[in-house]
Amino acid sequence: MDLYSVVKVIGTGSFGRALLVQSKDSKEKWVMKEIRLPKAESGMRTTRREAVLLAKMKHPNIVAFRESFEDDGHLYIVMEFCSRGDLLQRIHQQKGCLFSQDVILTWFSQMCLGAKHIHDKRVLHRDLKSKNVFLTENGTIKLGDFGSACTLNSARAYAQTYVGTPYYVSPEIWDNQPYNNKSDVWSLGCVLYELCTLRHPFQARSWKTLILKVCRGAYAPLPAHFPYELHYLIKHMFKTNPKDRPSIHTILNSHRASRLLHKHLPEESKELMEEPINHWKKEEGEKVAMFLGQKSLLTISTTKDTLSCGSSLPESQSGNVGRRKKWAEGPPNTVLKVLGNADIISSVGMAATEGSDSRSEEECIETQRKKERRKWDRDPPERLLSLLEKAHLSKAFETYTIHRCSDDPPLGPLAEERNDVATDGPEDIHTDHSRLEPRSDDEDTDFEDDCPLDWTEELEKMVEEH
Ligand SMILES: Nc1ncnc2c1ncn2[C@@H]1O[C@H](COP(=O)(O)OP(=O)(O)OP(=O)(O)O)[C@@H](O)[C@H]1O
Repeated sequence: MDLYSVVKVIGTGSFGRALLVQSKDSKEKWVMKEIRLPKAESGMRTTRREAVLLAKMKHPNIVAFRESFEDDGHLYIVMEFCSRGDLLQRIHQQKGCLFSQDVILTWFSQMCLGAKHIHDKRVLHRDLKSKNVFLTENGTIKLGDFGSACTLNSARAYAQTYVGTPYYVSPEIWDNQPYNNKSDVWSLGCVLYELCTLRHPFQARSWKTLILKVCRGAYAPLPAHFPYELHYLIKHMFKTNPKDRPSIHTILNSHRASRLLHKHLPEESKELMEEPINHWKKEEGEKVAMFLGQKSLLTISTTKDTLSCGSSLPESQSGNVGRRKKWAEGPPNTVLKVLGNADIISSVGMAATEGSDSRSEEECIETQRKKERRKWDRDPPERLLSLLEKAHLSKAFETYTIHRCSDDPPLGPLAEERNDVATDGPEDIHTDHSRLEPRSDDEDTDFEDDCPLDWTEELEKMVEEH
C-alpha cells in the first residue's frame, strides 16, 4: 500500500471500492480494488478468487493484473487502469446517437477474443455486461471484473451457484439450469445489442415481463441499416436453448459473421486466428444453382419468348437472361430423401419416443420433461414473481450471487466458503486441450446439470437485503 498514492475513488461496487492510484516510483496510474475480507478464515479463499483468476488471464483484451496484497482486513487487487471507462458509461455518452458499424464490430471482435481466452482456460466470467467491459486510452477493449467468475473443473461449484445481472441473464438460468459457456455468449449478445441500439434487448416494466421476454428470446430487431450478418449473429446469440447458441470459438471462426468480425480484428490477433470458413462462395453457389436447374426445374420460357420481347442479345446470352424456371410439380427426389432421413422435429409426445429405441420408461419421461422445460410458454413460477414484484426493476442491473444451501458455499468475493471446495487456487485452473479443437455448438456446451438449483429462496433473501 505504501508503494501507491490514492488519486481518487472511481466508484463503489457491491464488494468494496475501486480507487485510482499512482505508483510512487513510476508515476503510472493503476486501479486498486479494495475488497473487505470476510472475518472467517475459511471465507478468504473465495474472496481471493478474483485476484487469482485475473492473475491467470494474460491477454490484450482482458484487464491486466499487476499484483494483489492484503492489509488491514482488506484484499487489494492492483490492475490496469482503463482511462476511457466502461462501455455503459460510453453508451450513455452517446446521448442517442448510434455508434458506427465499424466501432461496434471492432469492439465486439475484441470482446470475443477476450471471452475466448477465458473460455479456453475453462473459466466462465458469469457477469459479462457493458459495465464490466472497459476501454483503454488507445481504444482497446478489456474485459474486467472477475468477481463472479469461476472455473469449470468443479461441477458442484458451478451447478449450485447462480451469479449474474438479471438483465443479462440467459433463459437457462431463469429455468434453474446450470450456468455454462453459452450463458456468457448470451450476455455478450446483450452487450452487442446495446452497442447497436443503445438499448437493452429485453426492456421491461416488470420482472415478470423481463423474465418472459428473456425466456422467449423476444427482442426488437436491430435497425435495418446493420448488415445481415450482424442480424443473424444476434439472432443466434439469443437462441433460448444454449445448445443452439454458437460458442465464442464458432462466432470467431465458422459463423456467418466471422468474416465480418475478422476484418475488424487487431492485426496481431488476425495472424493467430484461423481463417474463417467462407459460407457462400460465388462459384459454389453457381454450381448448386446449375445442379438444381438440371435436376428439378423446368424451363418454360423459350429463346423465342425472349426474342419476341425485342432482345437483340446473342442467343447464348439471351438464353441465360430470358429463361424463366419454375419448380416441377412434385418435390425433387433429393429433398424427399433428406426429409425421409430427418427426425420429425415437431412431433412431441410419447408417440415419438415409444418403441424408438431401448430406453427405459424413466429415461423417456426425463427426456420429455427436459423438452417441456425448454418451451417457456408458461409463466415464471408464482413464488419467484411475487418476491420479484417487491424489488424495484432497476435492481435487475446489479450483480447477484446466490447459492443453494447454507452448507454449500457461494462463489462471490464476499462469500463464506468451506475448505474443501476444489475451485480455489492457481492449481485448479487447467487447460483442457480438447476444448481448443473446433466442435459443433452442441458439443461446445460444457455441461448439463442433473441437479438444478432452486435459488428463489436465496433471491428472496437478497431482495429483502437490498
Ligand atoms: N480497471 C478499471 N479501469 C477503470 N475503471 C474501472 C476499472 N475497474 C473498475 N472500474 C470502475 O470502478 C467502478 C467500480 O467498479 P467495481 O468493479 O468495483 O464495481 P461495479 O462494477 O460498479 O459493481 P459490481 O462489482 O458490484 O458489479 C466502476 O465505475 C468501474 O467502471
